[in-house]
Amino acid sequence: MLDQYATTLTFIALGAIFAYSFYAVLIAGQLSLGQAGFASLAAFSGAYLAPSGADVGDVPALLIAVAIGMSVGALGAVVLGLPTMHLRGVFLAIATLGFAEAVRVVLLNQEWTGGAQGLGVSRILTVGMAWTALALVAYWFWRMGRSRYGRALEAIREDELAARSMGIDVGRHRLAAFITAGAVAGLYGVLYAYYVRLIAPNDFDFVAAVEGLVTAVVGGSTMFLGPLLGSGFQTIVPEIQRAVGVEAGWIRPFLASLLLLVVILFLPGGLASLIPRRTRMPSGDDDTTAGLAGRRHPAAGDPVVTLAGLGKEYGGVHAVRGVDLEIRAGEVVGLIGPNGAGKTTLVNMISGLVPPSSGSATVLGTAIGSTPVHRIAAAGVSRTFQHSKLFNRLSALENVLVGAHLVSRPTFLRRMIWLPSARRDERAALRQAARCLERVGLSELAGNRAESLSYGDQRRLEIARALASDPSLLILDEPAAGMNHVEAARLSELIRSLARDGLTILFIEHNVGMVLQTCTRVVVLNFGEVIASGAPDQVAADPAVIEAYLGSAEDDADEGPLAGDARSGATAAGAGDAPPDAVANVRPGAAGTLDTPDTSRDAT
Ligand SMILES: Nc1ncnc2c1ncn2[C@@H]1O[C@H](COP(=O)(O)OP(=O)(O)OP(=O)(O)O)[C@@H](O)[C@H]1O
Repeated sequence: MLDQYATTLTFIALGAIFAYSFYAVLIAGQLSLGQAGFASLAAFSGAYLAPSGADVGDVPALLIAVAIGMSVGALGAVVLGLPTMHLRGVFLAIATLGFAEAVRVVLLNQEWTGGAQGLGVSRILTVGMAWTALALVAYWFWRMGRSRYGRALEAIREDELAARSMGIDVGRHRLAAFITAGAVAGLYGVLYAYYVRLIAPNDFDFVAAVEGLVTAVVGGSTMFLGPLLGSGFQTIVPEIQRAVGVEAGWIRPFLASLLLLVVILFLPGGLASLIPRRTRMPSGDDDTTAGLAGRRHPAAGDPVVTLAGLGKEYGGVHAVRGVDLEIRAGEVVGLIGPNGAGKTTLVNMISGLVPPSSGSATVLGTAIGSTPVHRIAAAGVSRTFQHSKLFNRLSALENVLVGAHLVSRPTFLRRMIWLPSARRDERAALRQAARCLERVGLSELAGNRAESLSYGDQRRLEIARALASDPSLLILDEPAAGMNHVEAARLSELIRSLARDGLTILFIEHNVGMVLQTCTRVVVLNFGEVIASGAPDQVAADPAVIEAYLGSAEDDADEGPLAGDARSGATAAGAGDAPPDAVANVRPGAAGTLDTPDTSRDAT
């Protein structure tokens, strides 16, 4: 019975292994078609260089060929990956397809490959061997999935910029994923060669590459079972066709294309996304931080941010100019200013996202400019974004786990051999994530996908994710945007409680009342320049600030919300907990205008 289906089963296994080579990079959001080239190089070099079965025995011959093939595939990925890893989306697909085609043409014109006639290889692979190899590959990706490395790859797929800000070295992770893809494609190439008896360079052409990609996409790139499901579907369709007596050759590609369309339109996570992902909050009240990497924070009063003449110019537009600013440990600094004043550009420079055009800046002892974002994050800077940058398809808990990347330890290799220490470290990271979720009041929603949360909850989730790295400096870009008065008041209390724990906080906010109530110091930017800096009540009464907001100091100062809030006494940090309604939710607009509270416009 099994013999009857041996060929089908072997091709399901081979197809799944090839699909895993695509899955290896899709999981990190990379679209590559170069795997056909790696498989081809591996198949020919393995079959050509390995000793024959007659000399060393069938299984050793196959194992030597596999070792050669996987090494060649991985090496090919390094050679191709180093110059192409900065490419994204379709550009990477085109570059890697070019490589695969170049390999095919070169091999087609070599004597030792047999050219278009192909190279004869003895059949050694059995269905059992094929499924053993598939089981090992699937095991690799299964154990990788929940590891720190696997989560980092998923984070890169979901939002590369946010992943960088969590301290993930995106370039290194993408290259590692690409090398894995090369090795797995190499494995496929050799196994294929030792099964089909005759390999030709055209077996690894564009169509083969697209089939591998389609199998992986249909199966799904969000769960390790995806390639297996995809390959099962792709291989079984023609069998069913044969069983019902329909011989038309177009049915399989037609159904595959149709399914691809359906998957892309209605099931972006592929067939595997139909299987629910479980994320469990850690049980027990163990509150220790054992298993997490320790952080050293600056002592209260030490300089955290030092900016000297910092400026940023965009083609003649001075977004920020000549900013001198020092932020010391323990301060809660509010950065306010009218729309377009340069606030986001300034915090983007501080967090390393945007290089300055002039001046210098040191953040937690790290000079910014050419330092990559993940290194600045590693120095202790964590942030949220003006427009939420969550990992949408991951659960709330998984989002915060990625946030704990910098303080958790690598677990992948230890997970492979089930070392108890890997489990201990994972539990520590989970506890850290659970604590941060609890701190922002989102424990109940831990298992919900980030994209399914309400706007206010998404902003709080971003804060929890930023807290998970145990930062020394927390930067919040409009954290109260989209929140109602009650939520904004709770957020204000959360920020003050974080400051009481010694965290230094820099936050941009249009809700001026909340800023005045929350901060120890307020810095006001206008047209890229600092026009005021000082205690909240001082700044609120500063004529230059009132003019920047209202357009006319004389006309509006008495009525102005800045002055009003400041004078009402519910303004300075620590001035007492005003009831939620006392938090003025005013938004400064362009000079001379004052927007009424508007929560919808920030939701974009
Ligand atoms: N990438 C960019 N390219 C060109 N100009 C930019 C870029 N980013 C910002 N600017 C310009 O720099 C100025 C400051 O923008 P920025 O977003 O920093 O202001 P902001 O104070 O954060 O504004 P808002 O409160 O509306 O978010 C604006 O004139 C903006 O158009």
